[in-house]
Amino acid sequence: MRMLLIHADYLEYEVRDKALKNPEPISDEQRKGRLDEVLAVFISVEKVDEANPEEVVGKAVAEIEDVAKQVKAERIFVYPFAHLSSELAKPDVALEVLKKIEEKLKEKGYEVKRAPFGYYKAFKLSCKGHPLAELSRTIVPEEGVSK
Ligand SMILES: C[C@@H](O)[C@H](N)C(=O)N[C@H]1[C@@H](O)[C@H](n2cnc3c(N)ncnc32)O[C@@H]1CO
Repeated sequence: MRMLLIHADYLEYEVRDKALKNPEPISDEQRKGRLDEVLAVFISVEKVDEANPEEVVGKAVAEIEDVAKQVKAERIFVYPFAHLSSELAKPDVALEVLKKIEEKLKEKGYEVKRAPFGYYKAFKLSCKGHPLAELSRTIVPEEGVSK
């Protein structure tokens, strides 16, 4: 999994066309979204993650929470982003991983939005520009460790 983490004044998106034949079904209210004072996390779920999705979810949540605490962000935007890797996981695995990350961050008390999966989206992002405002993380399951 590859993550780009941007501490931002705001992130807003608007759904445009389908980018997959079967994108995630969404309500009208999910066609647009915005969070202010947010840690935006752009995530590419990778093929290697298919070996142990639960493990990479746990590691991703830990990394995201670590950065959120450092930048004092209480809101997190989970944003599916297929452009951080050339070895993407299958869409059904990727969507489940992203939903689990959203769920676990909410359980930890963060205000969380997740941008819709499987669409082209217009977005606006206002990066704060401080030294920790732009970070990236790479997460992989342990080699051959089967639970
Ligand atoms: C396109 C661009 O504007 C938009 N931002 C976009 O990337 N759309 C992606 C993700 O929402 C999702 N998607 C599919 N596979 C994956 C994956 N392995 N990891 C993350 N997202 C995925 O499916 C879309 C097409 O790849």
